[in-house]
Amino acid sequence: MLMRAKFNLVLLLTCMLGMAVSAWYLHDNLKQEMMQELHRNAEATMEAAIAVRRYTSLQIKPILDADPAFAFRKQAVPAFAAREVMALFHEHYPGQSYREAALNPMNPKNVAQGWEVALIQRYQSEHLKGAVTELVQTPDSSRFNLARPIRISDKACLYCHSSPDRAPEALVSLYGRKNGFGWRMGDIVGAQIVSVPAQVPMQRMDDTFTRYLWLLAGIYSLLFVVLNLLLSMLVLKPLNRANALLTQEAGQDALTGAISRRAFLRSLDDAIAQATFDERPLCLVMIDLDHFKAINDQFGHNVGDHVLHQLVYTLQQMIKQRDCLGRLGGEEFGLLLPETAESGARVLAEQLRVAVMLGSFDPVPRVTASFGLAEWRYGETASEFMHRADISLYHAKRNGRNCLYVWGEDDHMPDLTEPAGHS
Ligand SMILES: Nc1nc2c(ncn2[C@@H]2O[C@H](COP(=O)(O)OP(=O)(O)OP(=O)(O)O)[C@@H](O)[C@H]2O)c(=O)[nH]1
Repeated sequence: MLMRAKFNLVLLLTCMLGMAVSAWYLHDNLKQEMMQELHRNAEATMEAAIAVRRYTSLQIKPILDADPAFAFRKQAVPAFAAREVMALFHEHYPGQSYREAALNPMNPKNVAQGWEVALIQRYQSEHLKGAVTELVQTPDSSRFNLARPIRISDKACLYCHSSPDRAPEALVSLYGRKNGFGWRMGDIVGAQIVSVPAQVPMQRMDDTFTRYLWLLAGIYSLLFVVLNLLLSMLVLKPLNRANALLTQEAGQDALTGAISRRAFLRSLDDAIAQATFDERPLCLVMIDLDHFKAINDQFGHNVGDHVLHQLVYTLQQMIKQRDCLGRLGGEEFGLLLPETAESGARVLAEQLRVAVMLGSFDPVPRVTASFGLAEWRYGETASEFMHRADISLYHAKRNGRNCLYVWGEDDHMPDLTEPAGHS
């Protein structure tokens, strides 16, 4: 039992550690995959916006610029074109957005808000060149943002953004003279920002993670059960059998700790030889639990075993070292009392009976035993002696159990014509 408990404790700790490491590894991988997926989505949107920008600047703007009739058209501004096209595109992908946020834009729609301002200022102060990504989680929503700096690298930009005096009249009359000027080559004036919703991928990740955790828990539980079965079948049962065999060989009953029937019969022969030699008295008490079958039936075999073990413990507390208690079979025990005459054995047997009756055999509320006593008669064989003690026990049972019967108490006892043999 102790071995199984230790094994299970180590197994449980190993399983828990295995679960924790697997869960951490899995969560980390799933999160990385989700971030990569979000990044790919955002990047595709960003590339689409850049493509629109380039198309406008390379193919639309030159046509319009060549025709004075068109003067300034906002539709030919790459940033405007990108924003408008992406707005149409995002009608089919609600929640996604593309913005060209600037600290000092001409078009008020492009004014940077809240965290966009902080981002652009970071670009400016840290001179960041590449893309910046972040997963923003609030109680209401989760978003993945991809941003790239807008740096003035084309002199053509300054045509509109250096000063109101140089800018096309149509542009100034559309947006006014106040905002969107003073830009210089190399300035970071804003950021292109793609924002994609992350709730769905995150929910998907959580679902997958939960499913995998259940699967892992199932696998570990199965492992737990299978290893326990294997432990029982391949280790504990053979070990217990070997133990029982060893203790039996050693002359001890494995369950109760009393000596075995074979060893008891050997002791009986020795005791008779000694009593013959010494001409000293010798008594034998047969002890049998009352209604033990009912205890097994009501409380189960394990409790029955416990009662047997407890009975032997109770008896052994009260007998002398030279006395010999043996389990003769089932719930029947023999107690050999060397150098003890009937009068002394009677007192001891009665004390043992009361001790059993008052003893604690939890969870069984009350346990009693019947006692049969016989004193050895000079010249009597072991089997004749045992047979008389057995008959005394039989009378104790017949007299209502939980009592002691001493050989010879009853005048109507049967004659001992055929003593039972023993090996
Ligand atoms: N738990 C347990 N039960 C055992 C063991 N050996 C024998 N038994 C049981 O002991 C019971 C003995 O039943 P019976 O011979 O009818 O005796 P009883 O019920 O005590 O009745 P009386 O002796 O007449 O009072 C049987 O049910 C056996 O299965 C054992 O090692 N452990």
